[in-house]
Amino acid sequence: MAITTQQLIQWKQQGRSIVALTAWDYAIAQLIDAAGVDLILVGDSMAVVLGYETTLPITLDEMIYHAKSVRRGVKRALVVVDLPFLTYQESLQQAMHSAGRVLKETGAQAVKLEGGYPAIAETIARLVQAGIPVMGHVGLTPQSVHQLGLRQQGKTQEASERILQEAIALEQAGVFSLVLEHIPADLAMQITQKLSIPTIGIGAGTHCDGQVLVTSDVLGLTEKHPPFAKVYTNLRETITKAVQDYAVEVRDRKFP
Ligand SMILES: Nc1nc(=O)c2c([nH]1)NC[C@@H]1CN(c3ccc(C(=O)N[C@@H](CCC(=O)O)C(=O)O)cc3)CN21
Ligand SMILES: CC(C)C(=O)C(=O)O
Ligand SMILES: [Mg+2]
Repeated sequence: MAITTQQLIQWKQQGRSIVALTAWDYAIAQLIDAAGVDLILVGDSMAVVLGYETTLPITLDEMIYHAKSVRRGVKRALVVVDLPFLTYQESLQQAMHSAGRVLKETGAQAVKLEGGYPAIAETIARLVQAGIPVMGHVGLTPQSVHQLGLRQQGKTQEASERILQEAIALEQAGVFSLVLEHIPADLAMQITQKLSIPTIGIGAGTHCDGQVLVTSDVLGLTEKHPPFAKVYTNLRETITKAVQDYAVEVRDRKFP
């Protein structure tokens, strides 16, 4: 049975933790869905597997192309797609057009937008009213890397209060879930207790209603040491070894 946004909200009430990972193509999506992940995010962090330094260059067309391939691999998980940088901030019309394209063209069930400031909360409220399920994202918002850097957010009393207020505004705008990225664990706990919708943490401690990680980090595919992930397996080593073995056998005429 396919997972719904309502189900994730119920799981929070039941204290069942939500398991989320990112995906960027059919093969990865098919594997992680079959392995039992609850929510699959087609994250703009796929920039890393495409060789970019930041998430900023990713386009809406690229997100849609990858999301279509992810969607074909998923039977059970809820599929959420990041709206990339400057495909929703310009105006409500732009956000509606971008989110509408994602839902119509990819078959994904929801979109995610970064930020909790008043204009974004207003945009999200209108998307939700139009029937588009929206996930929020506060704390470190990597699309603002040139303003924020990649540092932990919410470290002062004032910053922490602002993030809490953003989270409340997003819940009121109608998000079905909220990503908390790179904020202190006690702030994440406070937000999680305050909201009725599930919080999904990344670098935000253990008190969230679920966790999300970048799949290439978890699998040990990312070149740089990943910021928040536990590296559960080292696919870089596995792939290097397999390719070297293959090369030796071809050169020694042992294969085929
Ligand atoms: N592969 C991957 N994994 C991620 O988790 C991820 C991405 N890519 N791309 C988008 C953002 C960027 N992320 C990052 C990347 C680095 C730090 C980091 O190293 N932070 C340091 C400070 C670095 C600095 O100030 O320059 C820290 O100690 O907080 C944090 C989040 C998280 N997201
Ligand atoms: C890390 C998650 C929350 C994300 O936004 C992404 O992968 O792009
Ligand atoms: Mg993202």
